[in-house]
Amino acid sequence: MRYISTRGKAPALSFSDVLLTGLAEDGGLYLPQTWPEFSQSDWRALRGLPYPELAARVMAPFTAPDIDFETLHDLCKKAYSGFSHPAIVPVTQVEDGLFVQELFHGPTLAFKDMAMQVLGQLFEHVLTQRDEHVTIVGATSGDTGSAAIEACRGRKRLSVVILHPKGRTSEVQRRQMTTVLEPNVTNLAVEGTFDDCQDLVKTLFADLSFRREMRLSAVNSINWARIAAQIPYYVHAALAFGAPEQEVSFAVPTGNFGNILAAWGARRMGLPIRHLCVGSNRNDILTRFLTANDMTIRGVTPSLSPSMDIQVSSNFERLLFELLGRDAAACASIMAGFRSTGHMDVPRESWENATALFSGLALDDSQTEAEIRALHQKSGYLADPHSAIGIAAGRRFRQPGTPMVAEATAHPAKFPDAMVAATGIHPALPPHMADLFERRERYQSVPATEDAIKTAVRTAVASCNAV
Ligand SMILES: Cc1ncc(COP(=O)(O)O)c(C=O)c1O
Ligand SMILES: N[C@@H](CCOP(=O)(O)O)C(=O)O
Repeated sequence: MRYISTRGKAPALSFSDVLLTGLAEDGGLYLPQTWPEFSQSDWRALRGLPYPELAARVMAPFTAPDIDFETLHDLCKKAYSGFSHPAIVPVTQVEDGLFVQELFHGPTLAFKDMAMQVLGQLFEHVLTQRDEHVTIVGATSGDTGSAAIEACRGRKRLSVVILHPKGRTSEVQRRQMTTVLEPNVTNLAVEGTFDDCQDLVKTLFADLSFRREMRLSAVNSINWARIAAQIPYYVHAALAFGAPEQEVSFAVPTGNFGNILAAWGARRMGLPIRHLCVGSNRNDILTRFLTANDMTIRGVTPSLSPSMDIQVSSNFERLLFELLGRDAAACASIMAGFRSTGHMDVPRESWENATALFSGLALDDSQTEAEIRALHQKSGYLADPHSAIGIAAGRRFRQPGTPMVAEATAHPAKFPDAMVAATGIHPALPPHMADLFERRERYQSVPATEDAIKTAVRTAVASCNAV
């Protein structure tokens, strides 16, 4: 499989090169040159497979020819060996026609582990083959950071530098990152928002000489491999409900648009997905886009679902490119306009095509809290604030005859304050994290400037090399 940039000015690359490159050199995001399509019998052949094998079979067309199926299957088996639930991604019913797929049974208790554990294995495999080292620079609003750190800690061929917005994650989320003391891990608490962190990461990638000198690589969902590894769980859920004969809809709490883009990818591969529902918090740019073609940045406001406190949703660019009929020049021009004005001018026809498949629902904090409480009272299900938003969106848009699967993206124990306020319940951390609040933390506070981050990255790489 070859990959092309959404902005059309970067070289086409193989899977392994896309994995190590992350963001395309023209600032665009990589997508498959042609989408693999599975036939009805291909989907049927996946029914009942153990999750690691299903994941490898779904991802194999994306990694070929660089990584053969047997190797990929081995890497997936290792990736999912540390998950605490035997089904990896169990599905439970919460109401008539409304189901929840839990994606938080990995080591850091959020859906990010689903892809990040695979990425850790893929990086190790490709870097060992090439005898290379890379520096991963990532931005997090709370969950990507710990998942990336967990997947990369102690790996000799990787240094990892994670930028989080200072004071804007939950304490559990921060401690999950800052208590990892391995020398190849650096945490930066940036005085700004997640959007500032993500923008700084992209600025570092745009400086091609710095990027090459530091051998920068990405683990955010700007890296195509993240999306590829998020497609299989949609397949798993759809097959459980009778795909390919039966259509299924999904509701996804959304921030950077990576998770729901993977669902779109599964549909593009032929999975019968009827409807995709975006759940937003008060940072509702995606819901405003879907309801009124209003993609205008209004600033990031802290909410009960901090991981979704995002206004610039990176992966929307991938959908935009597809909605524009893969017109890279048009995509580059719209993205340049968005960067300079804070408003994205999406052509009406593309917007209408998006709304034929996607719907959006936004919940403010009091609605989120009420959703957590009511759901718990009625069904006994304890959803974290992010998952609760997805469940509310699923309920709003479910249609008779089509199962609606809401993605539960984080364990409630990551957000104890919100859970206590909504239900009076303080969900316990699992045993491997029971002493999280006694562990020593290490992080640096930095201003949200390019110079400060570059200096921190240089120091991190130098100190890692010195070990
Ligand atoms: C718990 C949780 N839910 C939802 C999201 C939103 O996912 P995405 O950014 O892929 O849209 C995130 C962060 O990305 C998250 O950490
Ligand atoms: N919500 C994310 C933000 C980064 O998203 P990503 O999918 O691009 O890594 C987080 O928790 O960090």
